[in-house]
Amino acid sequence: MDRPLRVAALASGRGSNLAALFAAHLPVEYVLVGSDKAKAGALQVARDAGIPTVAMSPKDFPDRVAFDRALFGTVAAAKPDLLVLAGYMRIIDASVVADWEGRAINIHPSLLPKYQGLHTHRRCLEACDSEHGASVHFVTAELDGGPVVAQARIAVGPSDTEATLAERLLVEEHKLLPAVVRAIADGRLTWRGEPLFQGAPLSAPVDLNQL
Ligand SMILES: Nc1nc2c(c(=O)[nH]1)N[C@@H](CN(C=O)c1ccc(C(=O)N[C@@H](CCC(=O)O)C(=O)O)cc1)CN2
Ligand SMILES: NCC(=O)N[C@@H]1O[C@H](COP(=O)([O-])[O-])[C@@H](O)[C@H]1O
Repeated sequence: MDRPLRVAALASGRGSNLAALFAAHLPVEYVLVGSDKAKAGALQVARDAGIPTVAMSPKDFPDRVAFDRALFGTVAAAKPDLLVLAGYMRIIDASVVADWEGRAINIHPSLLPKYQGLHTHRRCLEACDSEHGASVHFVTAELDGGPVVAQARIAVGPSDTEATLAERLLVEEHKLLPAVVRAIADGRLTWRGEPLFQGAPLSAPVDLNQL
C-alpha cells in the first residue's frame, strides 16, 4: 500500500484502548472516531488528538438498524480501510456488519471463543478459570464469533476481583490492539485466505509476542 492505512474507530466508553492506539504512533492515518454516546471519553481522546469525531444517539432513530445504517454510513463516508471497535458496546445489525467483513476488528476482553458477549471478567471468575485474556477478532454477524487474529493472556490470581482482572487485562489490551493494527498496516493479515491489505497469510491466532 503506497499510502498510510486509513483507520476509523468506534468506542462507547472512556477510550483507553483508543488512547493506546494513538500512543503507539502507528504508520496509519486516523480518519474518524465515532460513538453512540455523545459524552464518551473516547471522543475527547480523539478531539485531543485532532481527529474528527461523530456521535449519534440510538434514541434519535426508530430502530437499531436505522441507527446502525446512519452511524456506519457516516464512518463509510470517511473512507477508512480499517474500522476498529475499541470498546464499542452495541451489537451491530447483520445487514450493516456485512458491508465491513474483513475490514473491521474488535477487541474483546476474553479468550474467545470463551465468554462471547458481556460480563467476561465475572464469568471467568465464576468458572474459576486459571487464566483470562483478551482477543482481537474480525467482526462478523455472529457476536464476538469472527476469526480471532491474536490474543493476550494473564493468570487469574486467588484474590482477583472483576475490577482487578479488568485493570490487569487492560494493560495487555493496550499492547495487543496496537500490535494487531500495526500488523495490518504492515500487510501481514488475511481474511478467509485472501490477503488483507496485500498481507502474507496469518492463519491462526497468535500471541502478542509473535506479532
Ligand atoms: N455484529 C456484531 N456486533 C458487535 C460485535 C461483533 O462481533 N459482531 N462485537 C461487539 C463488541 N462486544 C464485545 O466485544 C459487545 C458489545 C456489546 C454487547 C451487548 O450486549 N450490547 C447490548 C447493550 C449493552 C449495553 O448497552 O451495555 C446491545 O447492543 O443490546 C455485547 C458484546 C460490538 N458489536
Ligand atoms: N464487548 C466489548 C467490550 O467489553 N470491550 C471492552 O471494553 C473496554 C473498553 O475500555 P476503553 O473504553 O478504556 O478502551 C475494554 O476492556 C474492551 O476490551
